[in-house]
Amino acid sequence: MSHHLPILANRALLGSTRLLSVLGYRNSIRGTSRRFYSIENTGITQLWPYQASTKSMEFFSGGFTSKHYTPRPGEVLEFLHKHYQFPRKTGDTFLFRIRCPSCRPQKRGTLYTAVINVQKGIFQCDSCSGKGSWIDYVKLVSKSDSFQVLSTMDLSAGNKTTFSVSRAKIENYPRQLLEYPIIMNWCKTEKGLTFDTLQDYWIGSAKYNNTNPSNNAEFSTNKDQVCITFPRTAPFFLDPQATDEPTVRVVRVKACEIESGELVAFDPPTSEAGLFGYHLVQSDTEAIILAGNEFDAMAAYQETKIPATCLPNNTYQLPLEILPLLERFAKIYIWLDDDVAGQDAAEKFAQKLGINRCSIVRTLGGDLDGPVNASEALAAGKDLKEILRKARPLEHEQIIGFDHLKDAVYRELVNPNQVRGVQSTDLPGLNQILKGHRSGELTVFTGPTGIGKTTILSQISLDFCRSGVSTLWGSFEIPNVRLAKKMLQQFAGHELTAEEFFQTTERFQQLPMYFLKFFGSTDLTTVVDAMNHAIYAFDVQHVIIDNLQFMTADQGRFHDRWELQDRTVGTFRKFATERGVHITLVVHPKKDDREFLDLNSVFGSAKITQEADNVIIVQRLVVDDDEIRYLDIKKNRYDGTLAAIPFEFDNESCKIRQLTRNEHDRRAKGSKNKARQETEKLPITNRNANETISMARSMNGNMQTNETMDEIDENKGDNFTGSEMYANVQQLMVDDGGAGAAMFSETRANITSSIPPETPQITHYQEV
Ligand SMILES: Nc1ncnc2c1ncn2[C@@H]1O[C@H](COP(=O)(O)OP(=O)(O)OP(=O)(O)O)[C@@H](O)[C@H]1O
Repeated sequence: MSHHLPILANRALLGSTRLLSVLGYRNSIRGTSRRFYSIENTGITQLWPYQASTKSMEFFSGGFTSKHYTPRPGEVLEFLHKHYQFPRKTGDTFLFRIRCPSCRPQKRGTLYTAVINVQKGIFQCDSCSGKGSWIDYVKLVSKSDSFQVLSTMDLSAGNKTTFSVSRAKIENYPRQLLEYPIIMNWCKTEKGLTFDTLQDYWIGSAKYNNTNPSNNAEFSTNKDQVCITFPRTAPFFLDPQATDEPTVRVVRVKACEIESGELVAFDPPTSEAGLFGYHLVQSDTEAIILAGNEFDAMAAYQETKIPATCLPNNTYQLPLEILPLLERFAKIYIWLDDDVAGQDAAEKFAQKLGINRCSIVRTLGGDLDGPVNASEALAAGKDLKEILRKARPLEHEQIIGFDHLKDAVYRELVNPNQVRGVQSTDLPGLNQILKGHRSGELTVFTGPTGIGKTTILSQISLDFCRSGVSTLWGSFEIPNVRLAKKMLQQFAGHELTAEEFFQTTERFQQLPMYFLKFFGSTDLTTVVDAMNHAIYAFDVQHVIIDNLQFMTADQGRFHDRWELQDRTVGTFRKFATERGVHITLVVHPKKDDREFLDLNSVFGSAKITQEADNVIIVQRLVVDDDEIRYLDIKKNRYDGTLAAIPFEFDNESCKIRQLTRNEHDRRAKGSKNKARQETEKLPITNRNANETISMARSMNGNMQTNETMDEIDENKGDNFTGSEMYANVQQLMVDDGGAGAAMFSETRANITSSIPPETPQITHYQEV
């Protein structure tokens, strides 16, 4: 039986009045209720996974795996060993005997009844005839169903899952486009897109409110803006019994305001399993292009005539719910931006979709500069067919050809800014010191109890997440609900009222932010399995573990606690490198009487700070009744710049704000004057004096002021007055150019020596 999807926007049918009629578009609307049924043996089984079987349950619980997916080299054996499965060799290099993950509990006597292919991960049991994919095996052995990862949607209440307006209105959007010739002209002149292409993709126009979570600017939520609309479509089955061919209909609309290019809204806000341009796929379509955004997809389609779709959200994420729609294609061209982030994402997606059927398109094709994506290439008059023809498959991880390596090194050389990573919006000082948030790194974050580690990390992670960094929180100390509440307050900029809640969560839930359900002491293997799952399912790029002590509490006896922590850090280090994610690990400090902490204050052995790429310490400088807090970057493997960022806390938004140099100096001086006036006669004991000196030493880090310290010790004797004490510390700072500047002395030297000549010299992190 031959089945196919009708091409709804068929040009021959539409003729000259095509936009007004959009016949197919109307034809696709056959009802409002959604029903799923088995379509096995219909020839489109691969297309539509909603089957009334256990598979469909797997699908809905977020466990869908492409049959094209193959584990990374070495992944299977590593997993088997990690889970104590003790695989046994067979005569075949790639086949190992294992205990069946499903029938073993029932049949105790029959061990090693199954075989597993360590290249593909597929397994089969001789005893129960059970078989499955690699992901099935992982789930059965690691019981991964028990670690559900919560998303921002799960933590928000009252999600809208239906369109904000009637379906009839949604269907009318393409007609409304005619009322805004300005949009059509813009697409033609700015993007080089023809009217036919817009029509083929059912491009429309409508008014929407801005719900973009990435938009940091204050925006009006009441003012409707005219937007261009990009529908996401999916196959739809009306009646399981009917012999009707399935049709395609709109399941979600993305609306953008064209002038600023900012995303405006998704309708409905919750994710739906649909793809832009999916209605262009016919039953005999073998290949599809997966582009970065709608304009790239339309440009690629217009020039190559191959159906092209794009990533469903505004982030480098390929959600599981859309994988089934891509299952049927023998060939997938992944055509993302030809820059560091785009090519990293393309390689990860190829892995997820199955490397054997994916080819990666490189728009630059080795050129120094030029268009980086399909849309830019079209505007620049490039031959898109030729660019597509040069697409190459992802090479095997362990046998990378020099060509590939050369391209990657070259890309990094000519784009140093891209290698720096994602920039922070809230804390520009972080960009100046650490240069950016990069994948594959391990950051250790520490500070005294209650100083605000979780609060600051919540803000920083939210900041990067708003820039599209998919984030996974493992909060082992405070419950997810409390963390999400704090995050919502930071997101909104103030504590929410009940009335504001729904409007804010509508935007908040569009963020790629996920939370592990674990709490308190949790086995490392279980956590790593969950992290692996989150990377596969949500393309997670940043994992935060808060904190190491809570996660490993009560595991291991007293003497091997440190060993356990070392092993945990070693595992996270390896994980970050191998899986290309950034891990931020919160570690409590040792009991330390000193006011200022340094690398030696981090709990555990030196291995923790050795393994880390970055070490950040939240410091508190107490001066009389005032205090200044700092984010003190004590290690930076990227370029060695070390410095501290003074900040103040805003109760209203629950966020920190970086102090400017003047603000910092004023506060420090204010305290100094106050100290002079109020504590002139106050005796300070030796202990305090030594503490303060050691604080100043640790502030100086490199101990170049030893002599000065000795002088202070010698000259001042046993009793200092408060003001003298303060003045001495201040003197150390003033020597280096102003209050607090001693702390940055090391920084300045490093910055000047490490910044490449073409980069503007930064003499102080606050001066930019
Ligand atoms: N810079 C700050 N100034 C004043 N209060 C703050 C600051 N940062 C956070 N807080 C508040 O202090 C409390 C504790 O913060 P938080 O839980 O983030 O600290 P922590 O260092 O993670 O704690 P712990 O050591 O217990 O893990 C919270 O109520 C938070 O709102």
